[in-house]
Amino acid sequence: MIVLEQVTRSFSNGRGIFDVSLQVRKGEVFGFIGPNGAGKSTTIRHLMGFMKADSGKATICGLDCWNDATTVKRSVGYLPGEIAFIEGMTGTSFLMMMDGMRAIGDTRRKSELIERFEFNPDTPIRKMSKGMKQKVGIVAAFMHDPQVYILDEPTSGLDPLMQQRFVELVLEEKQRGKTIFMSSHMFREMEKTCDRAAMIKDGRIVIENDMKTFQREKKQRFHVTLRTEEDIKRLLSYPQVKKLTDATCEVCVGHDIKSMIDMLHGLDIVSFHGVEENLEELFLHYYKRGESV
Ligand SMILES: Nc1ncnc2c1ncn2[C@@H]1O[C@H](COP(=O)(O)OP(=O)(O)OP(=O)(O)O)[C@@H](O)[C@H]1O
Repeated sequence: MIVLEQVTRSFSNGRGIFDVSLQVRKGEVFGFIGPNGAGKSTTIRHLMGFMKADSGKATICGLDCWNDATTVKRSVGYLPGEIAFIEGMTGTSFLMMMDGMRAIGDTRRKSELIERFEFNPDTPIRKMSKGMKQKVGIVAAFMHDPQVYILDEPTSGLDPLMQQRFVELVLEEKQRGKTIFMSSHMFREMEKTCDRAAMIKDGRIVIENDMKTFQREKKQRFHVTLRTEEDIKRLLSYPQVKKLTDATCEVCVGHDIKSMIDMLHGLDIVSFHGVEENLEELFLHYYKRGESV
């Protein structure tokens, strides 16, 4: 459905995106992760036909994102990272303008979405909070019931309840066979929604995998509280162990549980519990290392 083939675009300052290739299949939710300035929005601008690649090709449903940009823009549900609203508009007038551009008569879905995200669309946009503007953007992206969504930081500015509503909406759309590509810094929502994810760093894809593989890569960590200082010292002599408080250490052993049991042998343990690494921590290793795979 969404294909990027070796897309390269370098800016005069040497930044940009280089050799970016990925494919999102029909019915899949694909997460696009990366630190600030990594190239997420630049990649998305190529998909939406706002930018022409120096080399390589981007297509959506077989349409060339640059040559067929008008059709792509009309048919894709697009949420930009920063929405450019026209001065003096209300949410209602903005959404009506979007309806008009797409020649949509049936406005039931729009009303349902406004209800779901609980905001008053008659408010002038200049008086809206960041979160309210984001809700207007989400309604605009979803209201024409497109087959493909391209979402740049969709939950930015939303409170936790609205983030949850957004996750539910994405899962419903996935259930309906829609294809979704979204960039995000919110690892929790990615974990809940995405089938696969790629990470971009310095303009290059450094890793791409299905979510299950990422889940399996998560390291096991354990918090161990010990009774004596001597035992703490003994445990801290292992490189996999770091001190959390005077009496508690964290043991990080990957999946090698046996080595941890060996380390703990003979120690006077007060408490012991497992802490699962979250996706954010997993990706932080890649943020730091940026290893190619
Ligand atoms: N038009 C431009 N001219 C020059 N440099 C640009 C231009 N657009 C983007 N860049 C640079 O390209 C790099 C990638 O930017 P991009 O906006 O794609 O990053 P991002 O991953 O979306 O970051 P963020 O998470 O901060 O939004 C950055 O270093 C940015 O400064």
